[in-house]
Amino acid sequence: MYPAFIHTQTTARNIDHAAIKTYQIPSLILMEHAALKSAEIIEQIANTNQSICILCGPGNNGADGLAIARLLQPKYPNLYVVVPEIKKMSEDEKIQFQMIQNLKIPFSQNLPNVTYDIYIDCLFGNGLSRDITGFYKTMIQNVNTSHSTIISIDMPSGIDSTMGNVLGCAIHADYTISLDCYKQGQWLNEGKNHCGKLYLVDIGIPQILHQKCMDKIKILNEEDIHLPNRPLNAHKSTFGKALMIGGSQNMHGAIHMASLSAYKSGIGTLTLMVPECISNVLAIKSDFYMLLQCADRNGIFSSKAIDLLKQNINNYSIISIGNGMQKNNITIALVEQALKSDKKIVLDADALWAAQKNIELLKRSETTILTPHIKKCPI
Ligand SMILES: NC(=O)C1=CN([C@@H]2O[C@H](COP(=O)(O)OP(=O)(O)OC[C@H]3O[C@@H](n4cnc5c(N)ncnc54)[C@H](O)[C@@H]3O)[C@@H](O)[C@H]2O)[C@@H](O)CC1
Ligand SMILES: [K+]
Repeated sequence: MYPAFIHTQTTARNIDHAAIKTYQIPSLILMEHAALKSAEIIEQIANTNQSICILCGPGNNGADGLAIARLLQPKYPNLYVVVPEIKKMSEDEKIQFQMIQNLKIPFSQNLPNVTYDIYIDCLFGNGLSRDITGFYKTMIQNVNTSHSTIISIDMPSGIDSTMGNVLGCAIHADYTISLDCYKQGQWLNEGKNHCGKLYLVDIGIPQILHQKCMDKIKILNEEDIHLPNRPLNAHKSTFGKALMIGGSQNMHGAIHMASLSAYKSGIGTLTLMVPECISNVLAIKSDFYMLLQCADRNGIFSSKAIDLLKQNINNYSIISIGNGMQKNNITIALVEQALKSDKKIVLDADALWAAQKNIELLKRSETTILTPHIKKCPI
């Protein structure tokens, strides 16, 4: 399977440049791969009797659009190209534009009055650098209100490819075909809402360029997950002992749901350390975990939790902490204790808040997994 990396705007651009400069793969070859792969996907989405309008901006995203038009033309008789800025084109786009003219593919600088069944959005890709205004803004607004199918190439135009913010206005795509790698902005903030169904295509950039990047994020696929074999003569202690610390009055759901993940992943034994005030409700909810109850105070762990953890911690091989705990001094003390231990640790929810009180403790030799969502741990 093609390895799926997520990069920021700068890293994705540097990778493109390195492919061209260091590996001497001509930009037009990468573009042809991009266009061929994109055309293949478009052909799965669009019937040949549907009308297609391809919107081409002033950079290489626009050049992709022109190459796609050239490849689709033989199959789609009702194909039209819009190139708003004929005098301001990247070098590659000029070459692609010449071919469009040679093939007599119809084009204009303005959006035609008729509505097309499909719009291919190649206005801006990874090179968007400021708010969209003027005629590009009007064009995007018209296409968004057309009720037609919109397919964006690389990025929905108007979405910042690093943070996913809308710059001025943005295409609301039904499909986005990401070239070479995913862009971080497809996954964050408004970006996620604007991409529609996301595809990733290989355009022939050497994989080593992704692997060498320091700031890469990789989406795991089945080949990356190495689950150990479960021998037939195994018993519950073969598969690790987990302790999950969390919960508070009216907040028993989070730790219960987290326990389902541990159970599904195949943990040998599972114990939930919770304040007494929620232990009855948890005991009724599940048969697959044991409970280590701790005296509570005002609905949260009392200070006795610190000694309780000290006495019990060595019975476990992995500890998760944080679900539904709330932000208080006991949470900070328990997180510190867990991080100072030699156990594998998963920090979630309020434990992430507690961990940043003493960030040095995160420098540990054992595995530490942080599971933030964007509001708990903004980038
Ligand atoms: N060799 C390469 O580098 C490849 C690039 N590819 C395509 O090229 C794209 C990146 O190309 P570019 O770097 O030329 O970037 P874009 O094509 O995304 O746009 C850059 C151009 O848009 C202008 N611009 C930026 N923001 C604007 C705004 N708000 N309003 C008006 N004009 C604005 C810039 O001045 C520049 O002229 C990728 O997204 C991808 O589609 C692919 O063809 C694959 C190969
Ligand atoms: K685009």
